Amino acid sequence: MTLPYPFHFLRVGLVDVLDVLLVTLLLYQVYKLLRGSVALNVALGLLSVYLIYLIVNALGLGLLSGILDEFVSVGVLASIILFQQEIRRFLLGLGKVALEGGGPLGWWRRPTRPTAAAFSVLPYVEAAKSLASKDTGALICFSQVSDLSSYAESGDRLDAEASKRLLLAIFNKTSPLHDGAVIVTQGRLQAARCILPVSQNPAVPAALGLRHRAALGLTEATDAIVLVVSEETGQMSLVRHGEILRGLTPAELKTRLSDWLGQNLPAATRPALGSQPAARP
Ligand SMILES: Nc1ncnc2c1ncn2[C@@H]1O[C@H](COP(=O)(O)OP(=O)(O)OP(=O)(O)O)[C@@H](O)[C@H]1O
Repeated sequence: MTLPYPFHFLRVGLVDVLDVLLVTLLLYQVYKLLRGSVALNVALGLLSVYLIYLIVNALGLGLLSGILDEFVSVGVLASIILFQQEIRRFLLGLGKVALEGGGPLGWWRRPTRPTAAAFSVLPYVEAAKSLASKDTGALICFSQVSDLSSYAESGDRLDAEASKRLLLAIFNKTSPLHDGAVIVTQGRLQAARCILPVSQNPAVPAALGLRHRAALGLTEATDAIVLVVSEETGQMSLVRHGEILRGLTPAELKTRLSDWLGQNLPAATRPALGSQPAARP
């Protein structure tokens, strides 16, 4: 079916309009995934090469076209290797849509079931407040839908009930467990001393060291929420989706953490992940 007003020589059909809309949507989602990372520059580089290839092809420049053809044909494989993390996040988002209506394509559906267990954030907030007042660093990761067990396995298994005292004991500078991250699953301390992937995002301020980069890195690869206490400044921060909210007060920390874990709203009205903007690093 075609529209009544064709654009000169172009016959534009409803299917074409739908096609363009879907491609625009796809490109926007890809942009959202890559925004703020080196991968965006790489993607733009690849896109430029592809556009040049199309132009060269149209002009019939045989030799150059042949060279670029070789480049483009290995481009798909190269992209999969280069964009491993982003593809992972994209598929994770699609999986969330299928499971609960959340994720990057899930704005048309509300989550129908809660993903986070209803546990109290108080021990974490109280411990963070106390650690911050003593300039003691901490890194606490709350798992959501993504499976963090591979990261938990890099540390020491705990499977303990969360309490302020236990968290203070773990992150005490003299504790053999203080180095690395604690992973929390369903409100229980699953493991301590865990090693997280470090963010390679060039936009991360140089003032942020490895602890904060590790928090950003984990949230770039998964949907985990990470609480960071800076040893250097005593600042408390929350991180998710590769974005960080720094310098939170205990009250702000409690509200944000509860919100992000989906605990402040009834299950049927909980926001989908990503619906609340967080500051860029
Ligand atoms: N990849 C990682 N995974 C888990 N924890 C890490 C990782 N890298 C660093 N850390 C933790 O961060 C600590 C080092 O923090 P560093 O001082 O470099 O970071 P920072 O972001 O400047 O934090 P702070 O503001 O607390 O000083 C390490 O002792 C370790 O406990």
